[in-house]
Amino acid sequence: MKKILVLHTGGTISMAEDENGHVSPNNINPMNAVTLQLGEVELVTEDIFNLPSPHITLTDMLVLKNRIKTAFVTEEFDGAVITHGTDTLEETAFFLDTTLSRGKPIVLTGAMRSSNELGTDGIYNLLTAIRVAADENSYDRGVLVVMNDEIHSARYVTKTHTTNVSTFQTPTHGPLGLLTKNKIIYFHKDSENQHLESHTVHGNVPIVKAFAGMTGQILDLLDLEKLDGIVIEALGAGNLPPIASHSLQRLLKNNIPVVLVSRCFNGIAEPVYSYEGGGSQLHDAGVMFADEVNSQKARIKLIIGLNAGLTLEQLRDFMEN
Ligand SMILES: NC(=O)C[C@H](N)C(=O)O
Repeated sequence: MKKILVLHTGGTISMAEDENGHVSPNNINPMNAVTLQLGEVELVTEDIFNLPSPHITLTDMLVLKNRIKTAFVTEEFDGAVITHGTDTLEETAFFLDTTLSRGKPIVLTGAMRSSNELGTDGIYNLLTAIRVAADENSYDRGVLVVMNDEIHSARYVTKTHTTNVSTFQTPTHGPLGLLTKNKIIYFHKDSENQHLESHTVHGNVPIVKAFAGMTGQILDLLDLEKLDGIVIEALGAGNLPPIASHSLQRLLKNNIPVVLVSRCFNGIAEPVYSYEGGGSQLHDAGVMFADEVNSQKARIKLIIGLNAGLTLEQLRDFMEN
């Protein structure tokens, strides 16, 4: 018998639609009224938050991390399922994947259609997430995201569609596995994400997206006194328009960590081009190329690294590997 902790945090999975088609949170979580056919699984359920996921902060993620740690270390749970709004689900999943070491399964899920909508996907996703969390093969795979019969790794998964139930996809790598009616099948195992314990989540780290004709205007407006780091969603393999790249110098000279990812949906950012503003020039100037994560995850990783007190050199190693 597996003992699984279910933590409800809110999101569409716990919301309902009114007669005008507007969707909002309920006072009582409809997920708690559902009877699931689970077989050999003991469930313990907690409504830890009831938040739309755009309201979730890094402090909330820290609360979740600490709750799971206690559940695994002192309460003998065998796995955890977190229901979460889909808008920021990948950020919470990545935070947990980076701050908790691998072992017992931690599975996040959500829904694209609220609890009383036609074709609601919440109950089904919850049931499949519990199946995955209770599965022997789900150990040591890092934090998982289960939606629409697919299993994705927290490290690479991203929300790709505003409304479709198959919104969670893993560009470049593909899903880790899938569920059929009776089976859970894993295709491959991801290499382990770097881990760092996090007790605080302070820091002002904005994300700036590059575009054709970008100047240094937005970068020049940043108040260095209030800035702990920055993530740039650069063009292609990791390049910037020349004027924007000049404005990065002010940040680099002041030892502000500048982390670069690509704005491309697929592929890996690398320092390749040596023209003005090209990736290899940026890298030589001190810009860190985040390894295989999107901008919202790179931001979380940088905040975790900063709060762990890493030096600039250690941060570079942490962000680039
Ligand atoms: N499908 C969802 O859960 C979206 C919702 N806005 C949320 O993230 O809370």
